[in-house]
Amino acid sequence: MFLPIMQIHSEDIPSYAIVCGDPKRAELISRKLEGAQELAFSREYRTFIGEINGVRLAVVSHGVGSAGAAICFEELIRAGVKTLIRVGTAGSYSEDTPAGSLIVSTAAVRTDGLTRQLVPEGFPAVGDSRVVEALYEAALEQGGVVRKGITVTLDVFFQGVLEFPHKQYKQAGAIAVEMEIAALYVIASLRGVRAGAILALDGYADADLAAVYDPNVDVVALAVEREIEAALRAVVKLSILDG
Ligand SMILES: O=P(O)(O)O[C@H]1O[C@H](CO)[C@@H](O)[C@H]1O
Ligand SMILES: O=c1cc[nH]c(=O)[nH]1
Repeated sequence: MFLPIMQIHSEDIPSYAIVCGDPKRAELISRKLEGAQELAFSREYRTFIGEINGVRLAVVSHGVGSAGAAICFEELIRAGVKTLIRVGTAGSYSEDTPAGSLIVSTAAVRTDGLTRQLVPEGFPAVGDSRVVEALYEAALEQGGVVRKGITVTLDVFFQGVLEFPHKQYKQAGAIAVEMEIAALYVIASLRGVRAGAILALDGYADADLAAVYDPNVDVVALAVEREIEAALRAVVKLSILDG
């Protein structure tokens, strides 16, 4: 089957996939694979395949925002992907998790527009427990600050006249904010596949702390390296469990 938006053939796509927003990050991840091959670069969707410790996987960029990312998740699932792992960045809600920390998302708050058009309001966006645990274990092996918990998926990056909802979600226990995990978890549930997500924190999302925001620093680049390593190890762990 040919997937027309990502311009890939389902026969080429393995059952494990790592997804990330940035096409450059997809290339960075592909450099860690044995026999890496670029299959397509269509719109924001850049697709590589390769192997890690004998396990075949795809590495694909999904761009910024839930609507575009959903196309990537849906086409990968149509191509036969059964396990999706998002390797992203996020803004922190707590000084306990500064830039450079890693977060594993157990579930996502659905403040996005996309999932409202897919499922009813109260439907949860939850990560697969085996994928989440494999990611958390692999992230702990990388060292540094690692937390798991609820993340917020927002459509907005630059604020308008309305307040960001960060304060209320932080008070309710959320630990970070990004822009695609709710879409990933809802679509995985709808289509009967499993998904998890790991995030490198690139600064503080809270308005009070925003003055110090700068994602282009070494500590973030190093955290991205650690989350990539953790995600690849998680794929290997899951493939062993899957037999
Ligand atoms: O680093 P990525 O994976 O793109 O993730 C985060 O970064 C982008 C915003 O800068 C959004 O896509 C957000 O979810
Ligand atoms: O969506 C995002 C991604 C990274 N950092 C943020 O503050 N927000």
